[in-house]
Amino acid sequence: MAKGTTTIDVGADGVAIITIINPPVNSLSFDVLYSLKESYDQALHRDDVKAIVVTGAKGKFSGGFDISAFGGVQTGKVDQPKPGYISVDVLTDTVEAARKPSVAAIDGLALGGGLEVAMACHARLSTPTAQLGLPELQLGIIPGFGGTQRLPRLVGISKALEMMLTSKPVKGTEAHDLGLVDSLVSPTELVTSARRWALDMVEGRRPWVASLYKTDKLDSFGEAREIFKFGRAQVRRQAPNLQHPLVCIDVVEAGIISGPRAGLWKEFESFQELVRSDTCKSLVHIFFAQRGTTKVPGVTDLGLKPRRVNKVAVLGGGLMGSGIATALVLSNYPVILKEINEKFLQAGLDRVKANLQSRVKKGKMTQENFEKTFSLLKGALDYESFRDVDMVIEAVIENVSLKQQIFADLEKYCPPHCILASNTSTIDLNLVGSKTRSHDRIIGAHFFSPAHIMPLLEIVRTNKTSPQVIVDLLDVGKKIRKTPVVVGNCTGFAVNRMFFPYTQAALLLVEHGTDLYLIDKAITKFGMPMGPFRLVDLVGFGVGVATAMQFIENFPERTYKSMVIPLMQEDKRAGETTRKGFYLYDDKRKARPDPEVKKYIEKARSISGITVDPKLAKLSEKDIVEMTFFPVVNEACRVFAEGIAVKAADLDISSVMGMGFPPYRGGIMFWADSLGSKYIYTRLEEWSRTFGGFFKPCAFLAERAAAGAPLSSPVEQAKSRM
Ligand SMILES: C[C@H](O)CC(=O)SCCNC(=O)CCNC(=O)[C@H](O)C(C)(C)COP(=O)(O)OP(=O)(O)OC[C@H]1O[C@@H](n2cnc3c(N)ncnc32)[C@H](O)[C@@H]1OP(=O)(O)O
Repeated sequence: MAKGTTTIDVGADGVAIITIINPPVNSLSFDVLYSLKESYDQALHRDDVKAIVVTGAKGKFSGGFDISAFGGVQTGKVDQPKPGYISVDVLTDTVEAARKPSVAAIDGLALGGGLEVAMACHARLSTPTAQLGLPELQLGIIPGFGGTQRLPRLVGISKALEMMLTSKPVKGTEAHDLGLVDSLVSPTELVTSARRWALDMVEGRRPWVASLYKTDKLDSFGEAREIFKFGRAQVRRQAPNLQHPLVCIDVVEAGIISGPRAGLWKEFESFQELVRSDTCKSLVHIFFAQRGTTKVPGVTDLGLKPRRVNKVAVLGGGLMGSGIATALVLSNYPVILKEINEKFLQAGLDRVKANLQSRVKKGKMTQENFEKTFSLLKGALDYESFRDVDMVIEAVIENVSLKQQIFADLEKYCPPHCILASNTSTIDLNLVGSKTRSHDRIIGAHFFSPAHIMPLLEIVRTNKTSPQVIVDLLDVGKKIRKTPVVVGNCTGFAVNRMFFPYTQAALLLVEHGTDLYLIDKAITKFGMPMGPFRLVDLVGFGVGVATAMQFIENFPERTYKSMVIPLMQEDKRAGETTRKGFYLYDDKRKARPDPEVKKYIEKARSISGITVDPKLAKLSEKDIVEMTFFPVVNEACRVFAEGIAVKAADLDISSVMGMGFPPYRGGIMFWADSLGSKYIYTRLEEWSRTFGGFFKPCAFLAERAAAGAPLSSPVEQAKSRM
């Protein structure tokens, strides 16, 4: 069956309307592209057609090339058209070179290949709110249908590079200012205006522009060279592990130097190479994995509709509570923030205010919008105003009896439909709700700090949480622009369980002789935003130790007990807040290594009776990465095998969004599979013989390695903990 099509409808005015139809976003599958060519051939041959308007069905121009076809292209399972067919034969030599003018009528979105089709037209009309962009780089590729050549000629090299390198779309209004769009029109007027515009072109009343040959927006060679130099330097600094942004600049440059047709061919060749790269495979995996987190078997396939959440209460105005309240008001939820006394309440309200004001300072929010948003927040010291809330998120300190009391109170004051959520990161939710009879509406809403910025939301369900409540929270998660991952109830859930061995491995290496700053360097070179020691400093030793206690209690057989941090704490080192941790910090929070740290490491070694292992003192960067991350893979396997995560891809998203694992490596499980279960198992087994249980591969990993099977293939009959 064809995947999408185009239709052609010729009006009495002689304008052919070609409509792209491929729900949900009118992506350009090969079927759509072949159909587009057929519709064009028809329009160009018919005598009753004077001009053409291209548009997309149901208010969306096109979301670009069909990303689900990448897999087929990569494996060679899909027959690709002949080289350059789409960008040269169809878009350049058929659409742009036609003797009949084309106008793109853009509503909703024109992204990637969608915008490239529009740019091959002779004019573009857009609604003010449509999103236009070339976000291909976020998928590890470059635009492949002429975008690298036409966009610089329409908006200038600098802006074009910015749009491509950041993958950020612009709104119709900005596109108009940039010259990417010729006129702004309301959605209801769009096609009528585009018809008129096309006929005006036929009559010579409007210019008829082939973007590929436009030169008025191009800078001089000298200026262009400077822009490319600056762009390359920026890319090398910001994304040193990535090749495709540099390829993008090379391809744009080739078009400027050798002409746009040569540029089109270079674009084609580079695209073909990049689409088969590991980076592209990983990023496409992340694209679908991110969208897959909201598809939870046995929950989202029951036909349940999310209930409306009109009002939310947040308990606790500390760092987490105020961040959560900020995220909610930013998405227009009226919020009650409850605290135990005036002083704490005021501090909580002030924190939300400061979070919002920082957006105003950064130009992300107008003063007027700030006033409106902040007015959605009300403070409370008791539960009286909780009588009509639809959801409560508790974010008080991690104290079991306190939480039990709070949930018992909530049950008394909140309406019976109200969702009772806890932001706990460690405590068993069954315990939290043990003094209530409302187990079906108790759920975890685990945010990451700062909650209004970090994109991940762990939704924790117990075996009693009702699917309806999960569906409701998934919907709120979407509305507050979080990526929700539904996980089962256990100590540390998915993210913290994976995080724990990460820092533990680093401490083990250091105590056995590896240089700590070398570890941080190797890990950041691998692509993490910071190394484990810099991270522990940032989080603070207090939090680190408290989390460690939870793990020691729950998973003693695989906890590495290091004395380094407790010894440092004795000397009032607590991380960045005390300006002294594993690094020293200046006024601007810049970190520099501290030679004194050696003394704590040596003392820890002598207490634990550890001698320096000469091999570990000279570890390669590759070994550092593997010894730090294979224990993380091991824990991720346990989380998966226990049914805490439903899909391996959910752990990929959790690692990318919760831990900062580089998305271009596809997430923890995807990366592990790229190395092979057998290899990981063998290495862990070898290390566990020398360094003990911390490295011991779990049964799931052993089974997969023995079978030569990928870690991410579904778990049969998982012992579900949900
Ligand atoms: C040769 C060319 O240069 C190469 C290209 O064009 S590469 C493609 C470039 N285009 C893109 O990168 C755009 C990717 N898409 C997006 O950013 C967003 O999906 C969007 C802004 C279009 C819509 O966002 P939103 O409304 O939040 O919906 P979202 O959940 O993301 O997508 C809706 C559905 O459309 C699918 N989808 C979106 N864009 C798609 C695409 N280009 N191809 C295939 N499927 C796509 C999603 O997978 C999702 O499917 P699901 O419902 O089964 O999970």
